[in-house]
Amino acid sequence: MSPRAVLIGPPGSGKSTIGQLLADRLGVAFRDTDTDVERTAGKPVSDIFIEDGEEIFRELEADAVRRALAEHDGVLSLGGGAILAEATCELLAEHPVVYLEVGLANAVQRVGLASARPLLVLNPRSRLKKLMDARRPIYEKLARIVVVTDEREPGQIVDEIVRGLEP
Ligand SMILES: Nc1ncnc2c1ncn2[C@@H]1O[C@H](COP(=O)(O)OP(=O)(O)O)[C@@H](O)[C@H]1O
Ligand SMILES: O=C(O)C1=C[C@@H](OP(=O)(O)O)[C@@H](O)[C@H](O)C1
Ligand SMILES: [Mg+2]
Repeated sequence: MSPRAVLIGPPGSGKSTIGQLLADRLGVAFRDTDTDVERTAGKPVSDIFIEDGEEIFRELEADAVRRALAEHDGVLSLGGGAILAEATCELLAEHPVVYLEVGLANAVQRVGLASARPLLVLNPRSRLKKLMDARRPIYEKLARIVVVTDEREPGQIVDEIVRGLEP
């Protein structure tokens, strides 16, 4: 069993939103590793960061990704930092990884609209820029398909992913 697509990219690139829409379009199940981690920990991601720290979150996340890659055959969206774990990068090499690319301005706007992200509570613009600059080479290396999301509607993005996944 293996996911039909694994979505990666920075916070605000649309992994959770586009992942669900892509799964609906393909008629398969959707899974998000942040939700898996929250279920395992019994609390929201933001509480895990505050009460247990980022390191524990990353351990739970790496475990959630490993399990989901082995068990799930629909669309899988990762948290933006999941690719920081070397073991996760090795596993992802065997999967159809889709990188949702987003520029800083759109990402800032989008995370401002969504629920709290503990890494971006203070100075979201500057922290997001640092995080995006540091991770971009990893996202690019892992990607089999790259989709630009700036100024594009979710439906268009899903169309492009579906075309990219065709054999
Ligand atoms: N292509 C898009 N255009 C406009 N808003 C978007 C787009 N993709 C996602 N969003 C919005 O941006 C916010 C963050 O999206 P989300 O899917 O949670 O991103 P991620 O999981 O990558 O952090 C949500 O409010 C979502 O509705
Ligand atoms: O980029 C990151 O390090 C994180 C991204 C979040 O997921 P999204 O990318 O879905 O926002 C979530 O996993 C956590 O807040 C850490
Ligand atoms: Mg998400």
